[in-house]
Amino acid sequence: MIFDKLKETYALSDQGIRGAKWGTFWTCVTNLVTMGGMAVLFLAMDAFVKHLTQGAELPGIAPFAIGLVAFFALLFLSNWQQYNYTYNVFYEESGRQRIELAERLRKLPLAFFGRRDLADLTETILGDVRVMEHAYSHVLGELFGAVLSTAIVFVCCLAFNWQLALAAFWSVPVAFAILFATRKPMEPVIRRTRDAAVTVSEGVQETLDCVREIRATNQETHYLSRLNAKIDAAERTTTGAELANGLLVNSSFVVLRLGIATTLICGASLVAAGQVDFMVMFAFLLVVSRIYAPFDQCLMLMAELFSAKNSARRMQEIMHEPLAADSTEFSPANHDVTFSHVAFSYGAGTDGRAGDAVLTDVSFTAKEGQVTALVGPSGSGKSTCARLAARFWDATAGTVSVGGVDVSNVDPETLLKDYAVVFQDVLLFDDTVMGNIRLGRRGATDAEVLAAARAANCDEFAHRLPQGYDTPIGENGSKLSGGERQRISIARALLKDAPIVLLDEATASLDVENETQVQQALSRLLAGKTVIVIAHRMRTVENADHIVVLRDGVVAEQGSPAELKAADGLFAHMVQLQKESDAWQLA
Ligand SMILES: Nc1ncnc2c1ncn2[C@@H]1O[C@H](COP(=O)(O)OP(=O)(O)OP(=O)(O)O)[C@@H](O)[C@H]1O
Repeated sequence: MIFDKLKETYALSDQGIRGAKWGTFWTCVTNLVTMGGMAVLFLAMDAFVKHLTQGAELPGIAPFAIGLVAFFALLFLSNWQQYNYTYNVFYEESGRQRIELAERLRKLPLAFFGRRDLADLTETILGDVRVMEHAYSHVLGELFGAVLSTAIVFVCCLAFNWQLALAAFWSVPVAFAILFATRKPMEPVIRRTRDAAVTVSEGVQETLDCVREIRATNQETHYLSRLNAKIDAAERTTTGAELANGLLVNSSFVVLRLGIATTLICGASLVAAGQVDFMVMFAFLLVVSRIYAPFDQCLMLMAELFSAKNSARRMQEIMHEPLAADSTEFSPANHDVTFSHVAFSYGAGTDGRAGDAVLTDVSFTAKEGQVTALVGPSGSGKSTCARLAARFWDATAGTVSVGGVDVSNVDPETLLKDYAVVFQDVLLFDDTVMGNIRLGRRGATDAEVLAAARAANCDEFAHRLPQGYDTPIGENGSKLSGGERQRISIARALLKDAPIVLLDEATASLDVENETQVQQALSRLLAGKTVIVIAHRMRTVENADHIVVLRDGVVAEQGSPAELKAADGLFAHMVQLQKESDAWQLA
């Protein structure tokens, strides 16, 4: 059935396809009612001509008045319903699709985002859904309704006079055939236009993300000229595509309107041959003046319907991306985090090349009630281990388990209920200080949020803000310093009070005074928990219970700080280097 095919091709829901059916029905009714108006006009003209030519009596005004009132009432009703089914239903449909996409993206493993280009995903969620929304609301119902009503009128006209019917309607299928025949050659053009839009989005995103670095290195002119070149290329591609589309659409318009000329020529010769009455030809001219109008918008937006098909395919790719069948049951015996022969690579990038192994064979246990520090040279895989512990990514080989439960079988949302995470790159929302801390535990009372804030030493800066804790902090906390942002993140973790804590050098952006205070807050947060801390400064790990030293993705050594110092290996060397760099000063 045609609607089943539509449902599949355009990724429509049951409500969407119901809207398409009713939209088709009411568009058809609207077109027929409009034709009915033409019939009233024709009957009035017919009576008037008969009165003038044959002296026939003019009929009373009442039937025409009733006909006109009925026409307007029906037209209002059908237009109302058509609007509801072709616009409102589809606006709801695209709203639903956006939410479903967002939900799906939330559940997809991070590996998916590693594979896909972010600007491309943004374009699918925003651009593709917008294209589909416009095509559904402006073309689907209109097109099918117009085809149906035209078919009905055509059958009626055939019964009236088959030669004139053919002369009036031949141009409809030919106009559409022209557009359909060019669909395939137009596909690469549509694809190029979208690719150009994605390239511009990427460029704008990169420029905005790096605006500070660009200014600091005086690269504005260079970056802006690169961005301008991308925008110019996109403009050229889009103009070319619009031109090609315009040519095709206008050719179809011309062919469609040729039907008027053929009706006139055919009608005039039939009238001259005495085979039809002049009024019959007049009736057909009235029909052709109206019958093409519903197709105008369809032809103009047909290209959108073609590109909506590609948009729907891209959306379906995301919707069909497999989700792991993970358990939402998570009751580990304890909160020891164990890495057992873990290997990991970030996988194929957007360029399709397989990623290099970042971890090759990592085994250690971060025990409950202890602080386990991960140390090692830059790029040795410390942050990667933390990400695997919280299942932001899944290990390529080996297992990461919590209390004996393999985390790769646990639903990430369920798992993360047991984790508090403070990473270096703190992510804040464009909300108040209070709102950002409350993210740690939705439903926490104001008193609980304020207690966590105080413990993380947020009081000191919050009271300087114009509205205190209720001050909006801008996009990603742009109105705050690095240390202030980090304290909010620590307050969040304190509020969450989860049994496993991951800290990525959490006090790195703090000055000495604040660092001491935050260290105290952290001591409260960490008591009795499983703590994994990624440390860049050796001072941070002096009091750790266990140290895991990573080098090139393998565990080079592990043990207590005293054991490792005594072993005089990589850790002892790093401690020595740090001491030397601490002693270094400007000459
Ligand atoms: N998202 C990613 N995609 C691809 N490669 C990545 C990604 N994140 C990190 N890497 C690579 O993995 C390796 C280990 O990175 P990781 O961040 O775990 O190291 P690290 O020890 O924490 O380094 P640092 O001390 O500098 O923060 C690096 O070579 C890095 O380039």
